[in-house]
Amino acid sequence: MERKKMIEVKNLVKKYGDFTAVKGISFEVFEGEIFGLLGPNGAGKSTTLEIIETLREKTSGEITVDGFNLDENPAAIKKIIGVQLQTAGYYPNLNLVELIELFGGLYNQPVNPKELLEAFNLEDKAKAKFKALSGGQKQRFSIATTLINKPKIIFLDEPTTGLDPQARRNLWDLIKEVRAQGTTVVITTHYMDEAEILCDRCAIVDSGNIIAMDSPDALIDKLVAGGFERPKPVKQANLEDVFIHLTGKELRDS
Ligand SMILES: Nc1ncnc2c1ncn2[C@@H]1O[C@H](COP(=O)(O)OP(=O)(O)OP(=O)(O)O)[C@@H](O)[C@H]1O
Repeated sequence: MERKKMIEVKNLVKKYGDFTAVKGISFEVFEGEIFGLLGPNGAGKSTTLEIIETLREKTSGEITVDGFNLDENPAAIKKIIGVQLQTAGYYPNLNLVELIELFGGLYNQPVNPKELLEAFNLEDKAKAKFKALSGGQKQRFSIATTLINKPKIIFLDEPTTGLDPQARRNLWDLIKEVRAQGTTVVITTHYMDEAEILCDRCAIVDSGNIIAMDSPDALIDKLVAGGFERPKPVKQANLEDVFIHLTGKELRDS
């Protein structure tokens, strides 16, 4: 069966003055997929996401989101996507319930703050202000807010940066849960273990070009088939396994 394309990017170019940050990239994201944009600092990942999110002007190229052309109907795209706000975007004097109600009002969507907070292990923080949350709680809350307008696609830009191993694993489960509810997820991350666990497919971006795109498994198999060998034999466990074994899987900040 033909999979539905939720995002289609064709020959996307973004110039900042004389500097070309995105050099004619093309990719597709299918419905229900977790799609990763991976690449070194400055590769052009955030620029690409922000253009698709209608937050940044492109220089050229064509983008379609759920059938809506970005140039012709950006308003329709805004309605069906969920974008993680930078933390500075939260009103400092409102508590989490009030913030969710505020967003619900802005989106003109009925929303049940208690249910949403429960789904993200934040029910105990309902009356807390955003600035009083731990790093993991802030990330969970910001992902929760992307769902308020019941989007078809959410965009997560480095959602687990700075989190401890327990909080990262918890967020992976939450992201998988969001996808299981039918939402398409586009994510950027610098953690390759995270991409390997979460992403159905990923594009590797380098200096504004896509240099590889496939499932993590296929990308690894291709490297191995080319004769790649790790310099050090792989052990049965790594230091993160030791950490989780010793400190447990429970979230520390809930
Ligand atoms: N507003 C801007 N004006 C000029 N140059 C910019 C602007 N925004 C981004 N750039 C440049 O464009 C390039 C791509 O930046 P972008 O933030 O998209 O990269 P990224 O892949 O998301 O990087 P990171 O992993 O560090 O977040 C970088 O060289 C950056 O310095």
